[in-house]
Amino acid sequence: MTTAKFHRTAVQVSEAQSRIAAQVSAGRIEHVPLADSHGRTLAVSIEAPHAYPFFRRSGMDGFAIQSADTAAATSDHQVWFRVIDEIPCGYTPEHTITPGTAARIMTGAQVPDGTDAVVMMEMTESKQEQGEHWIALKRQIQTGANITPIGLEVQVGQQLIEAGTVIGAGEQSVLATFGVAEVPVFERPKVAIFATGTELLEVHEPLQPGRIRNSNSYMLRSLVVEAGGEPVMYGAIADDVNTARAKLEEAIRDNDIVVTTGGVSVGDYDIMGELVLEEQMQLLFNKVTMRPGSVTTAAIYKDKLLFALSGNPGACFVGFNLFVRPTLRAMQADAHPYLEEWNVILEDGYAKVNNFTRFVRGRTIIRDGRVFAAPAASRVDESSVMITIKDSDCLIVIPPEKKGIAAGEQVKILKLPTGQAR
Ligand SMILES: Nc1nc2c(c(=O)[nH]1)N[C@H]1C(S)=C(S)[C@@H](COP(=O)(O)OP(=O)(O)OC[C@H]3O[C@@H](n4cnc5c(N)ncnc54)[C@H](O)[C@@H]3O)O[C@H]1N2
Ligand code: MOO
Ligand SMILES: [Mg+2]
Repeated sequence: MTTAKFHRTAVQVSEAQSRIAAQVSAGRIEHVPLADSHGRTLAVSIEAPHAYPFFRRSGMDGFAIQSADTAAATSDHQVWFRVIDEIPCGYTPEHTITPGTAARIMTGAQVPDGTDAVVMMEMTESKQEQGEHWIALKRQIQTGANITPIGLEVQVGQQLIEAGTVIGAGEQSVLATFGVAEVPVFERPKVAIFATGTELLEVHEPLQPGRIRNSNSYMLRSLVVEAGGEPVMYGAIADDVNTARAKLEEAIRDNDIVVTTGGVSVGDYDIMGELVLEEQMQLLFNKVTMRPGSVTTAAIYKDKLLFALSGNPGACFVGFNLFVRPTLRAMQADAHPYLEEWNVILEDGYAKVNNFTRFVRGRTIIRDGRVFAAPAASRVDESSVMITIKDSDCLIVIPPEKKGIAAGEQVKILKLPTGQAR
């Protein structure tokens, strides 16, 4: 055991974040079928290869006419048109419309040349005479009525979606509309997850005295998915530095980053804390002025990032959200990789203070159009508490200089993602 393990230099959260950011660059690009692109991050900006709509489109079921023909139409004076064509969706018109003629047309069909208006079915009267179809109108029709012009939504060459956008329903429609069948996206970073702790049992194992089940690996797995990463589970290892070194070797070889949980404090068996001090490691930090998660550690090993998060579930959760999540987002070129900051009103007073910034797991409440945040548990917000993670949708930021914060005061929160895979 080295003395360096005890004497750590604490850095501010923002400093720790910049040290990590300096090591991160956007990952490789791959092409995925459109149907598989939900939640992925677009890697190349997409421009419109054609205008949209691509042809003059009817907005109604009715008749395409020349509006000038209706100049004399009034409730007392019908104007008659001979119907010379019928245009369902998906067909191109066969005839040019001339004065006194009209074409039956359906919603979404291409408007024929020669016309400048579509009149709704319901506004017309219809008759058959000697095998010919005629319609009459009793009112004037404006030029352009019910015709969607070419390029109303999008002009050719216009930027449609910027690189770095996360693909959702709206983006899927755009990509489909413009024929992007294979979408260029950033590869999901492969994230190795392993837990350290001789006390850890597999989820299926029965409880034993002094032991607990490994919950952090599964929590981290979910967080990785949510951040757009691909989790790779390496299970749990006993508190042995040689085992940890071997596991790390394997994990770093086959993945883009490695996240571990446990063993980063100063206990006799805190092996990750020791491992990151070894010569082959480039330590970025091993103490941060925050709680929970003050022992959060990051290092570079073989050009890849290693995050050694605390074993305490609350600290592990906060450490991931402040440091690992932004890394995974930045690796997918997200322009806003950090958690969103909101200013809200504190629901219940928060009395506990200490010399580090505290990130209290909390939940937001919307009342009378205002946003409040309440600590997720009224009793404890200890680093070791697991049960409140599921009740949190934000981290309430309690600055160290404050002597507690009273209910009704403004506080900053960091909004947590809402749980679905991005
Ligand atoms: N003398 C000191 N003791 C401690 C300090 C300190 O500065 N000086 N820091 C405290 C703080 S703060 C924290 S946080 C913890 C950090 O502990 P470690 O990161 O070293 O984690 P472990 O010792 O391995 O475990 C802590 C706790 O978490 C449980 N655990 C571990 N892994 C998992 C898992 N995968 N799933 C669920 N729970 C897990 C473990 O059983 C322990 O109860 O240290 C303080 N001590
Ligand atoms: O690392 Mo600890 O979580 O500050 O309580
Ligand atoms: Mg420990």
